[in-house]
Amino acid sequence: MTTSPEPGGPVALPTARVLTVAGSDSGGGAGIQADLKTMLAHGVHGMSVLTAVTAQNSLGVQDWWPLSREAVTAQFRSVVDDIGVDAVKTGMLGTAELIETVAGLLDTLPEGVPVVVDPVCASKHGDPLLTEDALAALRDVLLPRATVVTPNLGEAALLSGLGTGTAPAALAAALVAAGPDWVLVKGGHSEGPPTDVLLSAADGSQPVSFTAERADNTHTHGTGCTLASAIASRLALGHDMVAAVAAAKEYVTGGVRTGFPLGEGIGPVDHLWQLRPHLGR
Ligand SMILES: Nc1ncnc2c1ncn2[C@@H]1O[C@H](COP(=O)(O)OP(=O)(O)O)[C@@H](O)[C@H]1O
Ligand SMILES: Cc1ncc(COP(=O)(O)OP(=O)(O)O)c(N)n1
Repeated sequence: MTTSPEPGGPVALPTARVLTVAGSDSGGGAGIQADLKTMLAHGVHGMSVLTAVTAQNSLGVQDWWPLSREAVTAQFRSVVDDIGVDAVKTGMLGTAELIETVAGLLDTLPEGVPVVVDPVCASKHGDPLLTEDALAALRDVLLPRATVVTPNLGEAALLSGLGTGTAPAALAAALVAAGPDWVLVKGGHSEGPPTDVLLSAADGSQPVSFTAERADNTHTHGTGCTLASAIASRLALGHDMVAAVAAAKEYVTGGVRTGFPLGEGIGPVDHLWQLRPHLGR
C-alpha cells in the first residue's frame, strides 16, 4: 500500500488495491462477484480481470465460455499499468492457454506483490470449470508463481497426484514441492470441524492449522473464492501470511454461518455478515 505523505512523493492512498483474475458467476455467489464483495467488506479497492463467463445459479453451472488471451491481457495491463496493485488473487482460469497467459502477466508485476492462487477445478456441484488438459499447466506453470495456493481437498489430491484419502499435511507437503511459497489445504469437504492446514516452503517449518466450528448450513456457495479474496485483501493491507489466513478464516466462517437460501439449490455465503447490524437488514 502506498502511504507516503511526502510532498512530491507517491500519492497517499486511502486503502490497498486488490486485483482478482477470475471467472464471472452470473448467480453472484462465487467468482468475480464473490471476490469483489469480499474486497469491499475488507475496505480495500477491488479490481477485476475477467477470464471467463459462466451461466451459473444455485443449481450448478449450465455452461461457460473463456475469454480470449488478448481480452485478458488488455484488462490486466489497463489496471496494473495505471492504477497499480498491492495483491492479486487468481480463481477460475478455465484453459491451459489462459493459465499460461496469466502466468506471463504475473511475471510483469512489481517485485513483492503477493499472489493468491485459488486453483479452481470445479464448482461445488461438480461441474468442471477447468479443461482436463489444463491441470498440468496449473501445477507446472501457475503454482511456482504463487505466494500461496489454496486448494480444497479434491484439488490438492488432483494437483499432487496423491489419493483423496491423503492427510492434508501430506498433501500440503507434496504441493510445496511444486514451487509456491505457501500452501493452504482447505478442509471444508471433510467430516467434522473444517480445518485448513497452512505450510510454508521455508525449511523446517511446521504446518499451522486453522479450525472453526462447522456451520450446519447448506448455503456455502462461494466459500473458496471468499477465503482466497480475504487472504489477498489482508496481505495487501500488510498482514503476514499467518495473520492473513487467520483473519480470512474468521471472515469465511461467519459468512458460512449466515449463508442464506437463494434459488432452488445451494445459496451463497453472506459477504456482509459483519455489517448487517449497521445496515439494519
Ligand atoms: N460448513 C462449513 N462451516 C464452516 N466453514 C466452512 C464450511 N464449509 C467450508 N468451510 C470453510 O470455507 C473455506 C473454503 O473451504 P472449501 O469449502 O473446502 O473450499 P472450496 O469452496 O474451494 O471447495 C475453508 O476455510 C473451509 O474450512
Ligand atoms: C466463476 C466461478 N469461479 C469459481 C467457482 C468455484 O467457487 P467456490 O468458491 O469454490 O464455490 P463453490 O462453487 O465450490 O460453491 C465458481 N463456482 N464459479
